[in-house]
Amino acid sequence: MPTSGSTDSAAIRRARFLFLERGEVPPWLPGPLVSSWQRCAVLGVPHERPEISEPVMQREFRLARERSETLLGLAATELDALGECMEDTPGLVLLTDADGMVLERRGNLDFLQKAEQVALQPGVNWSEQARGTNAIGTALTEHRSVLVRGCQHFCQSNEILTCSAVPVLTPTGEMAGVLDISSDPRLAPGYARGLIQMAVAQIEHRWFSLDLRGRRMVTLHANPALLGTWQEAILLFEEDVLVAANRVAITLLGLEWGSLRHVRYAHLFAGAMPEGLVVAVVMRDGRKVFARSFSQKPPAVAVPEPDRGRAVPGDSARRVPRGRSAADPDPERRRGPAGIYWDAASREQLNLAVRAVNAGVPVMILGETGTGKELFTRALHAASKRGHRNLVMLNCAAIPEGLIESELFGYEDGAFTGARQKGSPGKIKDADGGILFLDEIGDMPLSMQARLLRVLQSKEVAPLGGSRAAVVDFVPVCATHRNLEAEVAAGRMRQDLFYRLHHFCVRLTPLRERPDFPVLLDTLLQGSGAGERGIDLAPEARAVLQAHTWPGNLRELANLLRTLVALADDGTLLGVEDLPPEYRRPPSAPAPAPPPPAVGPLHLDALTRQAVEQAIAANKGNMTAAAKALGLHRSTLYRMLGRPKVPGR
Ligand SMILES: Nc1ncnc2c1ncn2[C@@H]1O[C@H](COP(=O)(O)OP(=O)(O)OP(=O)(O)O)[C@@H](O)[C@H]1O
Repeated sequence: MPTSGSTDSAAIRRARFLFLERGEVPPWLPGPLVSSWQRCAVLGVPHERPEISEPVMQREFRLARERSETLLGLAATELDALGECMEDTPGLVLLTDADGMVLERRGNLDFLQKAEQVALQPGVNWSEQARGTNAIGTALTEHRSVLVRGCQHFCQSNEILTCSAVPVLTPTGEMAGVLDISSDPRLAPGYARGLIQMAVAQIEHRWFSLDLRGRRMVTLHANPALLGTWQEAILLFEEDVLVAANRVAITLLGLEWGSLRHVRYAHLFAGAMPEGLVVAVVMRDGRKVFARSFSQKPPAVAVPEPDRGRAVPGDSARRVPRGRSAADPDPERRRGPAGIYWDAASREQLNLAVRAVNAGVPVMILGETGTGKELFTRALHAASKRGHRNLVMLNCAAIPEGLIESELFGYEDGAFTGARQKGSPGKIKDADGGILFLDEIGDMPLSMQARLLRVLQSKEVAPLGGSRAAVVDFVPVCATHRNLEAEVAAGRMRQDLFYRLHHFCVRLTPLRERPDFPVLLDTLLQGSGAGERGIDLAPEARAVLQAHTWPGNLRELANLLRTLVALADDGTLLGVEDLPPEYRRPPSAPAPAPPPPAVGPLHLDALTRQAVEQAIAANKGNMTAAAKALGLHRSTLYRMLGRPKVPGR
């Protein structure tokens, strides 16, 4: 991995560029971080100049702390102890909530100032979405401990840090927050990792003693001397049903978090549940472990000195159950990530949609064809808490009516003629734990709508030809270019389904109405590799493109730029004459003149002037706004019009 120095910085910059432009993975980027970089590219996280992150307002910060009151209380001892360890080391220990907002920090004062240069400070959100690949954000997204060294950060400015983060889980396996050590990249990161893993195990261990009313706690370890320490496995039972556990127990017993409330004591152990004493319990696989059990707060145990040389048992890195990674079912679609751009309004919509999905609320995305509904859904999935589970896509308009049912609901062996011999679980089941994207929902046949509604209501799905329904947990994200209210009025869409899916609505703006056309154009141009080959668009060509009405929206624009760049020689400045004929004149312009045999300067001038006049009209005569919309400087605009510059407008 490159270390420091100018040669290295240049090599790192080049490697970033190759990743963003061509999808080439830098050799020093470890496998587990590749999908995080890809997510950031899909989210359009700026990698060179990250947006300035101001801490949230006092009130919001206070509310966030109140929501994480239990975590803050339980982690205080570890924060103090780790903070003391870090006092003479260039590093900080940080605690965040489950959204990635930094709640507490301790450590070295000099390093604190350095960290503030990149907004690593209380009140700032360090989710992947906000700050790109970083140990806190990636640990939250992937539900595992993460180490990110220097240049492995997605955002260049964060290269001054090496960070190690471990998620803190509640007794029922939910994400409570993240404990992180961030330090100077020149320090060996191994020590930090060990320290926080141990600290998190202690915090999680303490969480179990908070409230034992109506429950029985059973703790286990193969070595009786380690019972009562943070290394023991903990299980909580209500009657004999397992309702909570720590990661050590989950790993030791080969369980999943989803097993909670479905597993009984007798499924796990031979014999009756122990009553308060240290007893030998024989497990099902014949191994012997020692157990204690309590029905009230466990007594303060003389804690034997922990075996510091050993790794924390049950490290979540491999063990927190995860669905098939949604990281990359179709890597080709994720190429050319540099060309993705979300303006402030879309980012705001994205943030709100992430909150909706995280709360299990369906999202409806409306927009004309090619406005980025699918791309938005991919970004939403990547940024949501469901990002480490599947994103399953079904285009309701693209498959024959007769197949939608089996595609969605699955079928059992031999359910119908032509069925694959082994049956299929169906898209809904595949989306369990994740997101089901129903594209073109307005084209779903009525008969299917009734079944889908039943699944949404019951949260259960039964395959064709099968009698047993299975419980499913997915959030539907739907998209359509149709006016769904009109579809309901016309009887083509069920009203009850409409209301079921129409909770949180995102509207993607068509290209012709986007005020940020020049920025978008530049981003897509860079995404098509123009910058690296020294290719650019002349201002006149930009103005003409801006004036086009773009029925195909972003897809049409992206495809056009890709083609132009692919056909151009390196170093070309593309002018209006290089555009295909249908783009050389704004289609909405009145009385189209027949194209001249060769595009000469006169024609070009006329086109440019037309585009300029349209922009001025669209901005009600405001020259500053018109110049901005055209991507020109105001004085260039006046020069084009042959008028002197008027201050102010
Ligand atoms: N935010 C964006 N940044 C960059 N390019 C984009 C963006 N949104 C869309 N595009 C371009 O437009 C293409 C089409 O996007 P997408 O498939 O998401 O649109 P859609 O609205 O789902 O289309 P359809 O309605 O036809 O299914 C993308 O492949 C990409 O080239």
